[in-house]
Amino acid sequence: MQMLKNYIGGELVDPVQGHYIDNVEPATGQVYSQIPESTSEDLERAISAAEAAQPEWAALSLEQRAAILTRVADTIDDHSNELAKAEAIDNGKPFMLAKNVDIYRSSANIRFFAQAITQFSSESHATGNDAINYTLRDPIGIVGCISPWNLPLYLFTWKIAPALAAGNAVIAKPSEITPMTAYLFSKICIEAGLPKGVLNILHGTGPSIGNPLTTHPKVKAISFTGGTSTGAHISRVTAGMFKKLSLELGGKNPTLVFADCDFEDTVDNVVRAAFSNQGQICLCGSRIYIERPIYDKFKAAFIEKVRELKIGDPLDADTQHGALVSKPHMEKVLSYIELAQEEGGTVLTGGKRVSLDGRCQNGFFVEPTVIEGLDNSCRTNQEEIFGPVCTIMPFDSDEEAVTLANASEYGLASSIWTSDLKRAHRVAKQIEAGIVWVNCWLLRDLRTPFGGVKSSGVGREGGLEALRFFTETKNVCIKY
Ligand SMILES: NC(=O)C1=CN([C@@H]2O[C@H](COP(=O)(O)OP(=O)(O)OC[C@H]3O[C@@H](n4cnc5c(N)ncnc54)[C@H](O)[C@@H]3O)[C@@H](O)[C@H]2O)C=CC1
Ligand SMILES: O=C(O)/C=C/C=C(\O)C(=O)O
Repeated sequence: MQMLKNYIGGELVDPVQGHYIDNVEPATGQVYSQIPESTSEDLERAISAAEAAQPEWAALSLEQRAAILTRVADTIDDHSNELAKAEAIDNGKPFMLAKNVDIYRSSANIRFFAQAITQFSSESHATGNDAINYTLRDPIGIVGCISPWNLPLYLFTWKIAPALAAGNAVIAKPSEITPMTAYLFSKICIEAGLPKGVLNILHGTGPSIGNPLTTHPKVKAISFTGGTSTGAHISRVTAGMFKKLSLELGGKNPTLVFADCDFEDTVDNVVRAAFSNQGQICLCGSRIYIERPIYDKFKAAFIEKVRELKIGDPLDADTQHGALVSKPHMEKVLSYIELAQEEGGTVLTGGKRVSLDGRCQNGFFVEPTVIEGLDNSCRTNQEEIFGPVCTIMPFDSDEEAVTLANASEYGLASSIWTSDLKRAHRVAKQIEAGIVWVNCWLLRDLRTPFGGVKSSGVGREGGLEALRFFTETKNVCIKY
């Protein structure tokens, strides 16, 4: 059985207490590796390594730091097949999705911030004839990055890349449910020559290592992506410690389909928005509102496309819909499908666990599921399911569409499908969300601000927002 290791001070090491937890392959339900259950003792070692490494890392020129990070990105590319296969096994996502989206984006994240730091500039303010102010943006020191299981290496690198580029030392904790590519990434950092101690990776659960990491007094900023309740917990336990927090949390994202949309293109993309990665992306459009004149036509075309999604072994090249990440998560998703029916919903397609032949017969597969007939305020429409389940509902006016979309505690992303440009602008402005896509979904430009409002989080990632988050600002005022 493969035993994963922590990455501390540039070395792959066992956890101090020697405890490990099982790592399961979702497509088979079998334990296939074990990961360290790290504790505060491992954290103290990582803190010492980070403290020793950070000043020298911060003192490198921007070009030197950028060159090292670019080498790390290139090394990811050199190992892209191995990483994609590892991600498919560890997470249950289709290999092709892992390769073309997750791993591609992981090296892009690092390459992007390697370049961005060389373009990062600060401001100056002339204060009349009295003074000149200029702003310094220095590294914070040691920062913590905590990432979830749905886009494992993609979101892990999305956090550590700006943190490292800005000159910090990082202690990172990947999800214990999908630790494998972070482990492989530690080997990549060694191969690429990342200076020792600049990045430290500790494996384990929220209670064993997440909590100690977030509350450690020497960790001055935390960038977290995950569930809203975990984000709330982190806010509570760090209250009064004056840490910087960036929290990217859950979503229950509305998709607004207007009668004048480009029909075929919209159907294809609304399917993609609902079911990519088995619906396990915080940006997935799980509440689909369709303007009444095209409701029946759209419903029929949508269901037909959903039924065409090929469910299969994540390692098969033609699989479009893989396994859910874990048994508890699958059970949660299935319980929501039951709840939806109790709430009066009709399952139009899907709704069941799937048992595949061969090695995947015990895997955690759930059919892509479409439900109609529910009230907007019911739990199915209000709570984050984070799986291959969406609801469809009709609307009669722009105003009603906006009201339905905004009637949610979440406010992460949304998409609008229309050929009326004025309506697109008007509705985009009224939607309560950090991200609005018009006639597209998950079209990403890494320079744009990324994050949510309401219970979807605080702070923004991406581009300059991320570099600002991972730096401390100082204003210097010089009197003439
Ligand atoms: N990006 C998103 O919006 C995500 C949302 N979720 C939602 O959250 C639900 C629960 O999924 P989980 O895997 O349990 O997410 P989670 O929020 O527990 O996990 C995310 C990360 O936080 C860590 N963590 C957990 N407890 C912590 C603590 N007390 N202190 C510090 N770190 C801690 C985890 O180990 C993991 O690395 C999902 O069903 C889904 O609804 C889950 C993953 C990603
Ligand atoms: O940065 C992106 O492109 C996507 C981010 C997705 C998440 O944060 C998520 O699903 O949790």
